[in-house]
Amino acid sequence: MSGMNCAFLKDSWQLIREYWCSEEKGQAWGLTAVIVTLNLAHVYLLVLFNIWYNRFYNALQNLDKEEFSSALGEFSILAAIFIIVAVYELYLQQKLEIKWRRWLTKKYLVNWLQNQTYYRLLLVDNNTDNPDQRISEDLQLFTNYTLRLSMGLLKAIATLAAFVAILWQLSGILTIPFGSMQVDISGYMVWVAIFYAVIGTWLTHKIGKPLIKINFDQQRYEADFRFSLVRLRENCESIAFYSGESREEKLFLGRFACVVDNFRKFMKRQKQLTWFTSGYGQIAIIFPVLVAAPRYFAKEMQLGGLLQTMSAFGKVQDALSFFVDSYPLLAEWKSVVERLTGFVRNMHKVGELSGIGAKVEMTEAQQLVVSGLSVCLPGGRPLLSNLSLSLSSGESLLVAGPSGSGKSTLLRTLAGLWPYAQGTMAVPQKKDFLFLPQKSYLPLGTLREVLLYPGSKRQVTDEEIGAAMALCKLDWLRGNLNRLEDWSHVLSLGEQQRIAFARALIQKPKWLFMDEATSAMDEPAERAFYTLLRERLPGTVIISVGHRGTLTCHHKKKLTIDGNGCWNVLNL
Ligand SMILES: Nc1ncnc2c1ncn2[C@@H]1O[C@H](COP(=O)(O)OP(=O)(O)OP(=O)(O)O)[C@@H](O)[C@H]1O
Repeated sequence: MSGMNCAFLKDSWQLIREYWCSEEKGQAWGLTAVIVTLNLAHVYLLVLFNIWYNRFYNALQNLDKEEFSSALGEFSILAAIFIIVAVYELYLQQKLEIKWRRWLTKKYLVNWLQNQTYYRLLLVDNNTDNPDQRISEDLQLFTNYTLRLSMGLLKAIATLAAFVAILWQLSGILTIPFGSMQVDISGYMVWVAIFYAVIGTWLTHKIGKPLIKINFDQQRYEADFRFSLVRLRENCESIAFYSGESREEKLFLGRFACVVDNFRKFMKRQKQLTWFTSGYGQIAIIFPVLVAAPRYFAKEMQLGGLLQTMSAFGKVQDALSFFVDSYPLLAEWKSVVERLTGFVRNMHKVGELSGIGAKVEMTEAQQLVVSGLSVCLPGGRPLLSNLSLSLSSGESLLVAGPSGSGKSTLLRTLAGLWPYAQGTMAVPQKKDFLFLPQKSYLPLGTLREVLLYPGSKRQVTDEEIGAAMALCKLDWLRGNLNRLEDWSHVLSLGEQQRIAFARALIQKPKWLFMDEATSAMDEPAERAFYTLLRERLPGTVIISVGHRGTLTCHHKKKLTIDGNGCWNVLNL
């Protein structure tokens, strides 16, 4: 397989070993040891079954009733043990899989969420598309494929070793006349089995290889099709207003056509492969008999030996086929490992990015002091140069400037989200901040959870929530605090902005950042809300971003930026 180089193997080993070196290593090693033992026991039982074949069919051939019943008794014991081993082999492997996946998922989730990595990942020019898919799907595939491949490999090696030895013993020495001489071949059936399996698997590989890419494409086309349908559901209202159904239908059908076209390729190739594998499977039934027949007819072997040979031949062939049968799985496993290592690498890269941001000091003082702050775009274009500013308790600042001048980016920088900045900032504790964007985030959950988002350490009573809702003219929703809903689809944009204001009144932040948070309200409502904020939260520092001239009278200072680095601060 191309690309299975040292660096890749090192990366995969790194991904695998973490769990076995973690705080759960006791359980991990314990389960692994039991699963390996069960796998080896499985192979050992196959060997015992193979020997049993000899005994049972010889008893049949010799019309030996006593031996026949004793062989039946042995079979019952072997079968019972085999069933127990097979059940626990699978059960414990799945148990290890889910424990490993749970550990990995938790670790990836923590890394993805900490230091706002999920947000910063968007800023890095990289190929981490769909981090959600990495965490939900790739980790599941990784744990599943790794266990299947490693246990399969172990079983294949053990089976091959055991049955090659049996087959060698059963083969005896075949003497072939060669002119006037005689050539003795030891273990000839082993050589024939290896030859047969290698030729068969090589041909399967030749015919089936294109299926790997076809399968891969199929998954991608299916995902693209599904994604376009999800986009419609998420944007159904806008599409309905635009009457964009025919454009959407064209897109859906276009994407679905790719699914169908690729599936046709899959069918065609699968058909060729089935021609071959069915023929190969049929020949495999009779081929070992033909190979063992010379010894049987020479009376060097009984019926039991013949059947034992057939079974051993099949096992050697199965074990050898494992390597090629696992080829598609190995190819998928490789791409899963590459996606996960890429994801981990980008998360590290984002961690390093935070080091190039402005120097941020967390202060106990209720003051925000910015000095010599320069903010630029990822490409280096400056948005703001050398800004110095200070704000203390009860003050308010309006940030104004043309669209695209960097107003929101300044808020991102003050919140420590934007890494492309230099200078120093002394900022109060993050827990005292509350951000109200234009379109507030309403999490899935009850209305109470939405209003208390992201969660308050202090106990908030329903009366307090109700009072804040009344002040924000949301009385009619008061009876819905326990209702579970996708509130972002139920409430209007103006109502969502009022929910955000109610959040501010309930959570009483010391620092309130508002990015066009009143854009969906009329001017009297905007005035009423700012007055309310000043009355209820007199000590809170308010920093607003907005275009409306009416906002000016609610602030004490105004920072105007032009988007090319220049700025000025006015006391109002
Ligand atoms: N992640 C990003 N990568 C690259 N450029 C970005 C990114 N986010 C924002 N920008 C660019 O930064 C500039 C400032 O954007 P910002 O959102 O801060 O403007 P704004 O002044 O708030 O605009 P508006 O008034 O329209 O909301 C814009 O040119 C925008 O395209």
